[in-house]
Amino acid sequence: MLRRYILLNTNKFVNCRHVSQSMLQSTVDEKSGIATVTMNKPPVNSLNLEFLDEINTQLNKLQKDKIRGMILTSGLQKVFCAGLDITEFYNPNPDRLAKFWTVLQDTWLSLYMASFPTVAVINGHSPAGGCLFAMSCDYRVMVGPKYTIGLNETKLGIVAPKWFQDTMVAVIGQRKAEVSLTTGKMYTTDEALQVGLIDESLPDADSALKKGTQFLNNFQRISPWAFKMTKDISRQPTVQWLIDNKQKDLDFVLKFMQSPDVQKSLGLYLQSLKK
Ligand SMILES: CCCCC/C=C\C/C=C\CC/C=C/CC(=O)SCCNC(=O)CCNC(=O)[C@H](O)C(C)(C)COP(=O)(O)OP(=O)(O)OC[C@H]1O[C@@H](n2cnc3c(N)ncnc32)[C@H](O)[C@@H]1OP(=O)(O)O
Repeated sequence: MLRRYILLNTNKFVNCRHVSQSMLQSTVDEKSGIATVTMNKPPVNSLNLEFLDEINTQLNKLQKDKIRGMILTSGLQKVFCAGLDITEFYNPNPDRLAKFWTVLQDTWLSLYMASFPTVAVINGHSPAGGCLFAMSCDYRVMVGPKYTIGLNETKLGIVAPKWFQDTMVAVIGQRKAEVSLTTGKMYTTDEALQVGLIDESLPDADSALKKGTQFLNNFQRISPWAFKMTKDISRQPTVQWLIDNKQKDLDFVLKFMQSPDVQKSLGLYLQSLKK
């Protein structure tokens, strides 16, 4: 059941409905219909099976609730999202890995094709799957200058799946994405702005949230139907491959992730992170 709360959010009191509270906090401003979804899974918002499932469930719920827009952000100090939880890949249980990857596919489809406008307020580092989530929103506002964002998979000795790559191509174009992906480039906020990976850079989280809200306010006079149809037409070429190849993509990941060479690279990378 929905309850009314006064919520302290970025030093401001706002009237909102409190929708859920766990690893994910979701609040909806009653006046604007804008939801703020805050990832809060310390230490780094890594995306494991349970967290992804919660995010996907929440996205579907917001869609049913017919919200007018969503800000996706982080409740952690310096990390937006560290990407997929690498421990899901290391010495994996094949059944769990299959569930994990399927939920990831579904969550990406829900976010990328959300019927409402979405903004990522990137208030911390955003590597790999974190960058994928940010790129899947309709607009990106990043807090600068000290955080980084990018698809760094090659640096882990793994390969960004086709749909990760296609999402980047859709944002920054083929040539820049190719260089970015092959080098596993992590961009500083300024570099990300220059290459078009983010839309705006702000010095602090409060002003970034304000900018995000301003962007969403653009849609107050636009019919939700016209917005959704336009977004569908624009994004359909990027999602179609995964829609047509979900099983093939999953089979590939199961095989790829269980190969000794990939396991060795992942083990070394995990060790380096622990250090
Ligand atoms: C031929 C055709 C091929 C087609 C290919 C098809 C399929 C390929 C198959 C699969 C592709 C798989 C794609 C994966 C995408 C990903 O998202 S992989 C994840 C990549 N993420 C990273 O590399 C981020 C690593 N983390 C960091 O850089 C930093 O942690 C940070 C985010 C910058 C934060 O730094 P900070 O100093 O604040 O924190 P710590 O580094 O001290 O970390 C704290 C704690 O958290 C653990 N940790 C960090 N990141 C992760 C993670 N992603 N997963 C799990 N755990 C993580 C870290 O180890 C620390 O742990 P502790 O020491 O035990 O406290």
